[in-house]
Amino acid sequence: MISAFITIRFLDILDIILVAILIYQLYRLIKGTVAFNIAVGLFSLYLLWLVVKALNMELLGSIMGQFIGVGVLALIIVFHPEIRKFLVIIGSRYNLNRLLSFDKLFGAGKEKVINHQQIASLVDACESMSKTKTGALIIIAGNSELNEQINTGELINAEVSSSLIRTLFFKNSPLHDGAIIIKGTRIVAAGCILPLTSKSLDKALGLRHRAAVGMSENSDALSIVVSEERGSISVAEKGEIKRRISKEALIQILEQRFQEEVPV
Ligand SMILES: Nc1ncnc2c1ncn2[C@@H]1O[C@H](COP(=O)(O)OP(=O)(O)OP(=O)(O)O)[C@@H](O)[C@H]1O
Repeated sequence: MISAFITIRFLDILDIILVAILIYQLYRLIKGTVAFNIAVGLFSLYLLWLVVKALNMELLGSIMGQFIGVGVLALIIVFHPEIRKFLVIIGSRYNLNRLLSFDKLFGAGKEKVINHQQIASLVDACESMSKTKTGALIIIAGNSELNEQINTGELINAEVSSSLIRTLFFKNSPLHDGAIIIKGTRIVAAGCILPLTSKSLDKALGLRHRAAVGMSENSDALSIVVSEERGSISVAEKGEIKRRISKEALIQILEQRFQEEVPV
């Protein structure tokens, strides 16, 4: 009888592991944001409600019950941006798009790739802008099309080249403000406005870095920032920023992520 009560099936363990992963991913997503404080507040309220119910405190219990009753709806409204980011992460971090071959299915083509020469041009531009302390924000699209952001800028549609990137970010260029967006081998647009992250970042980082992190939270794109103040190069991916990276590290990150795979 007792052994039947405590039987743990393989599926129960899997269930617990999946819930733990889900909670951990949610925690990573909202840590450092105001959403984290809201989540702690809501959780405390829920615990209080359980205590109130256990103590049979009718009046307080029913008032709190009204709030809890509309809880799911309230959660969706309050956490709308986080839910959106969470779904983007599920769709891109675990590469479901590639796994399920949606692209092939709908004929949208393969993942955007950049050849060795273009990665070299990109890195050369970043290195040169870093030396001259020219501020730059470069977005390299993954599977997401980024049409929303492209529409905020000027269409360019030119081959990636170091001189073009440096020209676009040259201080007197009319398009130097905002970001350039690269898809595969082409610079698609310049002067694009990106979503800003609401995460708490180092105080030394301003809007350019916030936009880089924001874009990487809202899509599977990779962002490169050259700081105008310090000349340092940073990369943001999946909402995390790696600061002050070397030229070699930048090449490695880009080649790992975007290098064309030799067909077998
Ligand atoms: N939402 C945005 N989308 C794209 N670019 C943006 C956005 N907001 C600001 N920028 C760019 O960032 C520039 C301002 O950078 P700011 O000095 O605030 O950033 P920073 O992170 O401190 O970078 P830096 O180290 O280069 O100074 C703007 O001139 C503009 O080009």
